[in-house]
Amino acid sequence: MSSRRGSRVYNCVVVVICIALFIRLSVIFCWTPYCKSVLQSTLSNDHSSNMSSLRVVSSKLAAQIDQELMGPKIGFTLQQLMELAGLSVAEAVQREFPPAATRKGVLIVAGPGNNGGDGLVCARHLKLFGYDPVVYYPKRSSRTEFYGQLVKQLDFFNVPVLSETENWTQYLNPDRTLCVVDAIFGFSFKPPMREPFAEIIKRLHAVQESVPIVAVDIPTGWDVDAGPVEKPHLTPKVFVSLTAPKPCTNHIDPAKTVHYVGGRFIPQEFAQQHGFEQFDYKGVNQILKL
Ligand SMILES: NC(=O)C1=CN([C@@H]2O[C@H](COP(=O)(O)OP(=O)(O)OC[C@H]3O[C@@H](n4cnc5c(N)ncnc54)[C@H](O)[C@@H]3O)[C@@H](O)[C@H]2O)[C@H](O)CC1
Ligand SMILES: [K+]
Repeated sequence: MSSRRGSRVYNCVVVVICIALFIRLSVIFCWTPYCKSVLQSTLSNDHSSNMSSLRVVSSKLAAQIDQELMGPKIGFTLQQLMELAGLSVAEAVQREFPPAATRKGVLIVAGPGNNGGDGLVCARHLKLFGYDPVVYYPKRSSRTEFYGQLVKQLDFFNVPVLSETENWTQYLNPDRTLCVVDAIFGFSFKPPMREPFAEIIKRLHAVQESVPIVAVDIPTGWDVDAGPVEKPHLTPKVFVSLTAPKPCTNHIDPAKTVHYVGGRFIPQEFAQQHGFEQFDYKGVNQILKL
């Protein structure tokens, strides 16, 4: 009797040991790689994430890159980067909407920050490329004297710069305007959209099928990470990511939007160190179609 009970206890102990062994092995072989991959993806999301073959940089990394580029070690100035950014957007306009003898108007809508500054620079280059650009600049920042200097340069090139109360909507006419450059807000936009920009976006949204939009860095009203968060939201025909595409570019529909990267101011080694794609720009081109 007692030997039968002993063997039952023995069997129970063996079964418990087997179950414990099974659990331990499944943790080692199944869960550890899973946990590792989750950890890795969390870490990489913090810096750059690999979406299909295109690498996008998070807003956090984009800000860090900007700081480094304009920091004491590298020594770029904002003005230099803006000049190259504006030039690359002008090149994208030229590639997608070449000026015709009868139609060479481009409306540039500029916001109060650096995205707006890119637009002011772009307008000057478009004039040199043979377009008739007009800038609508409703809220002018006095943050630095530089924006004022960009406006003076546009005066010098005979490019009209309209203020808030002037009639800008007359340029939303496909018979005279090839495209609208959206240089209102870039990666520092925080919803909700305030006036007068909410009304401007409504007007641009209403005509975007007939007067295509070229978005500078981020379409206005899109969140740099989450994409289109505002309603209505702009769907640009041309999207020019500066330095590197941000996560919102995963919301691009390739059937509706042509995507370029521009702002060619990064050496290959720098891109490699920060783990994002080393874009293979050709020759003297300032943009690369993705
Ligand atoms: N290295 C690069 O990639 C470079 C990018 N550049 C461009 O700079 C912008 C980012 O510029 P920043 O000045 O930081 O911000 P924004 O222009 O996006 O906007 C700031 C501006 O907007 C106002 N604002 C924010 N949210 C709202 C809102 N909901 N309603 C109304 N107004 C709003 C805010 O108060 C500020 O006045 C980047 O995207 C690139 O395009 C540079 O050219 C340098 C190189
Ligand atoms: K924009």
